[in-house]
Order: sequence, then structure tokens, then C-alpha cells
Amino acid sequence: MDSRTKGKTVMEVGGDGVAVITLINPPVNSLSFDVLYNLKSNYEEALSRNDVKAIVITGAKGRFSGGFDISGFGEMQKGNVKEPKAGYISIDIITDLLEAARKPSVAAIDGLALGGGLELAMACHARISAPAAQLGLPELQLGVIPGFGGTQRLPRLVGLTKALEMILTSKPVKAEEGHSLGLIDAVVPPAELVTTARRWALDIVGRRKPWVSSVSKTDKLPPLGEAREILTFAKAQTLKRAPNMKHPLMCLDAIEVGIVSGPRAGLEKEAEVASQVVKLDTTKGLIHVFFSQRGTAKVPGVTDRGLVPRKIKKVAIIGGGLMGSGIATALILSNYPVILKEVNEKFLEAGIGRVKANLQSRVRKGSMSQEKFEKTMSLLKGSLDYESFRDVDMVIEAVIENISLKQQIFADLEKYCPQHCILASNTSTIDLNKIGERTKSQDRIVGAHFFSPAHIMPLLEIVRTNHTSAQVIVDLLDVGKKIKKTPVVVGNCTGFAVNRMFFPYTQAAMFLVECGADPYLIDRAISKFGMPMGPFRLCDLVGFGVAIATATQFIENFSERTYKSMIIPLMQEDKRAGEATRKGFYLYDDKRKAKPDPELKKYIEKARSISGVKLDPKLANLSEKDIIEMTFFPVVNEACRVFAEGIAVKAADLDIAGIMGMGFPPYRGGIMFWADSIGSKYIYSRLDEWSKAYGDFFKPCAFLAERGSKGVPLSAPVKQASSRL
Ligand SMILES: C[C@H](O)CC(=O)SCCNC(=O)CCNC(=O)[C@H](O)C(C)(C)COP(=O)(O)OP(=O)(O)OC[C@H]1O[C@@H](n2cnc3c(N)ncnc32)[C@H](O)[C@@H]1OP(=O)(O)O
Repeated sequence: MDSRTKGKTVMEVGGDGVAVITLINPPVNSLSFDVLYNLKSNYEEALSRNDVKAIVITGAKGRFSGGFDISGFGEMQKGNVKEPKAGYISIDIITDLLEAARKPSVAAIDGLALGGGLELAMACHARISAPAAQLGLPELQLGVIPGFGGTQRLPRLVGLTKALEMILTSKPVKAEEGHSLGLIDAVVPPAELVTTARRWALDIVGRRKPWVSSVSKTDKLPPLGEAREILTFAKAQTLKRAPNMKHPLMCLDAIEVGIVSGPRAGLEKEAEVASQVVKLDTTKGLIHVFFSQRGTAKVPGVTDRGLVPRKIKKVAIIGGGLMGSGIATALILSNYPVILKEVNEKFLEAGIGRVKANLQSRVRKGSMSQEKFEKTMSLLKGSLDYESFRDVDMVIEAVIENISLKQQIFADLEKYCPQHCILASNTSTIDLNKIGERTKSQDRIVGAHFFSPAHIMPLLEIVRTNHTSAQVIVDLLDVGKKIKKTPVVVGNCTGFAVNRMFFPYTQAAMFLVECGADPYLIDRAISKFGMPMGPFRLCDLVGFGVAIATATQFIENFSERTYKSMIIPLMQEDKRAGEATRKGFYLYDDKRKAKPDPELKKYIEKARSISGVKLDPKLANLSEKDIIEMTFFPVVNEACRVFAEGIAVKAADLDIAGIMGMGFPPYRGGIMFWADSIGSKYIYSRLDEWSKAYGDFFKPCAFLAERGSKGVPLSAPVKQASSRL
């Protein structure tokens, strides 16, 4: 391929008079401008040649197309590429050249047809698909809208309600479902795909098959009144689900215009909206997240050394508590045989029971068959000793946070496990060097920090010490991928990336409350910002036992910058320990519904008298903007330290860690991306002002001070003199 171009198409004309145009842009045949302009010229040639009767469009190497080249959006946002005029691709090329051509076209779909890929296929006059193909319009999850006619053609092919479901959830359908919906005309084995498509195209020429222009279809559309009702309902739901994002509603507007005023007006509205949404901040954030999430598995000095992941055939887990059973569930769900070790029969039974319950909940919800449940459970074996550890390839220790217990376990593991076995700990705070102190196996000791519930939460922090070998990291990255987690490789420190960055978040909220702010208003402001819940509701959910244990680690290790509030310990003394006891910052009913508790005041006042903090009318009446800044700028400050210390290799890894581990809103791009969107200068000046007024908890770190004083982006690469990776 010409190194200056990004992708191409090739056209071959067969003796049967069918021109086969193949999209080529590895790995997913994304539709870059080069591919699209090439497609246009191939098409013009095919239409002008007398030996071409019909056209088949397909993708190289078993993938039709993963859609418009997403990096193109980034280039447009930066102004690096000249955008074609609105509608040039969707109206001039896809509608007027391709769909309105006097020669029919058929899409031959293998692997995937997503976003622009499916939109291109929908403009063809028929679609033939291989059974495993995924068909969908996932644009909204990237912050954009289907912009190659998808807002118009999908409702006309599958009906308005189904189209809205597919577009609003971004979820693809498989070929068979596509067939029953009317999106696909025939499903055939991959080997027969192109031949069938060629024959189908010739059948259209010979009028043996219908020549359908999707954009003009109306038979699947509901009557206007009903369509309006469906759209009004969809808008109300969307507003409720995604109040901070504009593009889903703008997408619904484009669909509505098409239904009310006809497809041409709809295509024009879609083109207008498509070029507007690219410039939204939320879109910039979501596109950053797309690439950053894929970037976490690229670790300089580790994944660029040509190391091949070793096969992990069997895994052992020590400890069948909440974490251990969750990790076991995640592993057996991805077909890893697992041994679960406990100290006695009773604990073992309870651990296996937890795994069973995790899977049974899937059976109840209908997402797992009874047969699959039994097959999956058969991968789990219990054990009370280390004898069965002699042939395991990886052990994950998930016992309570007790250093000497963990040291003993690792010393035992060294004795029983084979030499190549990876020795991982799920510790969330303890130094891995200490855990392995009594072994000579430091190179195969690694942190595998899952988030609770481990079979559901998508993040896996892979914690590397100075001794952990690159091979072990590569192996764990592979396991992470197989169990469908997003791995982030971080260095060894108290709290690693997620817990360390976010400890000041809860502490800032406690400080504000002691100064007189209303905890319920803080929670509300933070939920409105986009977090799944506020810090007080989160403390209740996690439970005060865990909250105190974690806070203690930070108070011990970073005493100069921690705020030690007594609110939680005081409540715990009164046997209020969060949601599990139905009383914490909130009161909980049988259905786990939370309501404010007037008694909370009592604990806050008592904590205030212990800390000696004074009521401060200014802090008691903060605006929502100030609440967000005073709780999240300390997080940015700690994230800067984590980055400067080399705990994370890239700022983008911290963005992903915060999104996946804490639920930071993805459309804000992650903590560092969000900080840069506000500006390092402003963040520095506010923290500096608060540190003078309220103490060292807010004091900007040297990294932030340096970058903030010059206005340098916080995510700009660091010269890694002190890298821990
Ligand atoms: C105008 C139009 O309406 C607008 C659009 O079409 S927007 C695009 C819509 N399409 C999408 O959202 C699909 C996005 N892609 C995906 O969901 C997944 O990549 C996939 C299901 C296609 C493949 O998944 P998987 O096999 O796990 O591979 P994955 O690691 O995600 O991707 C492989 C590589 O392709 C890249 N890639 C995937 N889709 C891409 C796209 N549409 N554009 C550019 N690059 C893309 C990834 O960045 C990754 O690159 P890397 O190897 O350098 O990290």
C-alpha cells in the first residue's frame, strides 16, 4: 500500500459482468477518506464500462468494514484534514452515485459491518451475509451519529422501533437476526458469500430479484402519528439516561425529519448534525476513550519486544471470599479451569456457593442456559491444600489484606507451584515487594488487581514491580483480554492507580461536610456531573469497614496530604456501617432505596468538634461547579503525582483506569483529559488558593505547579527518569 495513503479499494471485473470492489484498510477495513474516494472512482469506472452489468462490494480478509475511520474524527477536530462539504459522502457518493446508479449493487458481508460499513451496505440494493457477521450502528457510543445515511435507511429496513433500539444502544445484531429483521437478504457460508452476491446482483439485473432502494422504502415505517409518539418517548428516555450529552437527541432529530419530511430532507439534516457533533466536547472525550482503551495494552519496553503470551491452561485462586469467588467466576466464564483453595470445608463450600450464585443470576436473567451453567461450573474444583497446584500456570491470591499471611502464602506457592507459574496477588494496597519478600521468585510476582464485583467490573490493574518480568506482564495482558477486561499496567505504590488517584475525592467531600456543606447536595452535584453516584452513597455501598481500611493506608503513607475525618469511624461505633446495615450516610429500605437521614447531623457535628474544623459559610454554600472542582481537582493533583512518578506510562492510561474503575464519565474523556479541557493553569490556581486557605490537603504537587504555571497540558508525556515501570 502506498505509505502516504490510508487504505484503498480494488476492483476486479469478472467474465460474468460483475465488478467486485474490495475495501482494503487493515485491520478492520475502516472507511478512511482514501478508501471512500477510491470507492467513488471505482464506482464511476464500473458505471461507465460496457462490460460491467452489476457491482458487488466486499471487504478484504473476512471483514466487510468497521465503519468510518475514527482517527479521521480526531484529525477533523484538530483541523488537520479539510472536511468535505456536509453530505458529500452520504448524499453525493453513497446516495446519488451508488444507490441511484443504473447498475445494481450487492454487499457481501463477512465478519462485521459496523457504522459507516453497515451504512454503505444498506445503500446497496441487496445484502448477503455470512452467519457470524455483526451488523450495527454503534456511532452514538463514540459521540457521533450515523452519518452515511444510517438514520434514514435503518428505520426503513427494520422499522422505527428496532432501528431506535439498535442506534440508541449501539448494540449490533448477528446475521440471522438481521435476516429476520429485513436488514439482510440471505445468510450463506463465508465460502459462498461472493459467489452468491454476484449471482444475486445478476438476478437483479435480470429482474429475478427485486431492485430495492432502501432510502425510498416506506412499508416498514409506522403511520406519522405513531412515529411521532415513538420518537417523543425515545427522546424523553434519552434525556433521562444521558442528560449531559447532546448528540443522541440530535440523532433523533435527524431520524424525525426523515420520517416527517421525507428521506432527502432527512439525509440533509443528518449531514448537518453529523458535522456539528464532531465538534462537541463530549465527542472529543469519547473518541479519546476509544483509542486510549485500545492503547492500554501497548506498554513500551514490554509489548514491543516480540514476546508471545504463554498458554495459561489452569489457574488456582486462593481465597473464596467476595473477590476470590468473583475472579473465579470471571475465569471459568472464559473457559479457564480453576482450582479454588480455602482453609476449611465450610469456607470452601461458601466460596463455591458464591461462584454458583454469580452464574445462577445469569441463568435467572436468561443470559445463560442451564446446560452452559453446568458446563461452566464443571471447570471449578475446590481444594484445601496445595497438592493440586503442581500443574497450575497461574495463581491469584485473594485473601484478606494481611502482610504476614500473604508472605506465608507466597513462600508456600514457591514450594508447590511449577517454576514457570505466575504468582499474582489481588491486593489493593500492600507493597508487592513485601509480599514476595520470603521468596526468590520476584520476577514472576505481579499484581492482578480486580475491582468488585470482579466478574462484572471491566478493569484489571496489572501491577508491576521493578523485578516483574516482561513475559509475565505479556501473559497477564493476554489473560485479561481473554476474560474481557481492560488491562492497565501500573507501577507498584500504595493504592496503585485507581484507589490512589481517588482517595482525595472522598476525603475532600468529608472536609466540605465538616465545614458545613450538605452531603446530599454534594452527592447530587456529583451525580449530575456524571458519576454513577456521589462519594457518600459510594461509601455506603462499599461498606465502612473497607472504607476505613483503605483510608488508613493513605493516612499512613501520605499523611501530609490526607484529610482524616472521624465521620465514618463515629458512625461505625454506632453500628452504622453503610448499606449492608441499612444505615450509613443514608437510610435504606427493603428495596435498597436510599433516603437522607436527619440523624447524620449528629455525627458530622461530633466529627467537627474532634477535628477542630470551623463552620465556613462560604464552603457550606458552594455552587455545583465549586463542589465539582473542590472534590475533583484534588484527584487531578494526585493523578499528576501518579503520572510524574511513572506509576502510569501514559496519562491516557489514568483516564481509562478512572473511567473503568470509578465510573468517571467517559464522555469527559477521563480525569487527565478532563483536566486538560479545563486547563492546567486554572486548576493550579484554584488548588493554590485553597491550600493557602484550608491547608496542605489541597497543595498542588510540584508537577502540577510546574505545568500549571506555564499552562502546559497535564497529559503531555513525562521524561521518565523515575519511572516505576
Ligand atoms: C459516518 C459514520 O456513521 C461514522 C462511523 O462509522 S464511526 C465508526 C463506527 N464504528 C465503530 O464504532 C466500530 C469501532 N470498532 C470496534 O468496535 C472494534 O474495533 C471492532 C468490533 C471493529 C473490532 O474489535 P477487535 O477485533 O476487538 O479489535 P480492536 O482492538 O477493537 O481494533 C483493532 C484495531 O482497529 C482499530 N479500529 C477499529 N475500528 C476502527 C475504526 N472504525 N476506525 C479506525 N480504527 C479502527 C482499533 O483502533 C485497533 O487499532 P490498534 O490495533 O492500532 O489498537
